[in-house]
Amino acid sequence: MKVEIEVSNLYKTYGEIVVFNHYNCTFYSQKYNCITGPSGMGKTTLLRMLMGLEGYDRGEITGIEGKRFSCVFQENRLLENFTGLENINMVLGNKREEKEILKEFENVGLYNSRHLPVYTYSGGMKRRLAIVRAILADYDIIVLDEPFKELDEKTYLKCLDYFEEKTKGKTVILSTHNLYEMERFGDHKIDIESNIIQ
Ligand SMILES: Nc1ncnc2c1ncn2[C@@H]1O[C@H](COP(=O)(O)OP(=O)(O)OP(=O)(O)O)[C@@H](O)[C@H]1O
Repeated sequence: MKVEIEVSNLYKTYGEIVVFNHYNCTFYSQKYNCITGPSGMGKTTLLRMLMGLEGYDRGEITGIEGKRFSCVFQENRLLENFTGLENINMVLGNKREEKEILKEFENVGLYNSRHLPVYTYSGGMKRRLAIVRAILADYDIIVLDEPFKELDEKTYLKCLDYFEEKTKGKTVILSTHNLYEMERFGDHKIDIESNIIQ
């Protein structure tokens, strides 16, 4: 497997809290890299550091320079007063054809809601919109922080199929607590607890 990102000897604190202490891990190219571990251990912090959104105290992260990241954040980060379609168009500009975008809305069951403002969407609809937005963007690495929570069983399984179809062969970094997702998208599994040397 080809290495995409290497995290070495990472030390990260928030005030008195030591989140990472000499932490090491590797992310592989064109694979599903699945991050797991108990709540509050630092999964989101690690993802944010990989994307350059968060600094760290010491250590090194190589392989992120000049890469384009696309992301599904835990909190969706959608513009609530704009429609689903507008949310996508604002991020993509004119890079994708309308037909292609509408196909994606159909794929995730949002076609009939495409002209409704996002504040009228349910939690699960917002998640699906955030996933579509991330998938349609141009990226080298796609990062997803627990993207499938809040979905009902049927929608969940449909979304997993859709996600797999769209991301197979790409470099994917997925944070999840879900055992099924870990198995299905765990070409490489990273247990955030296992490599912390106190
Ligand atoms: N901006 C911040 N300021 C202070 N402390 C923070 C900040 N962000 C995260 N932390 C702390 O860092 C630790 C790791 O948080 P993080 O959100 O990365 O965990 P997580 O593994 O993603 O949790 P979850 O699975 O619940 O999303 C926690 O103790 C958290 O309180």
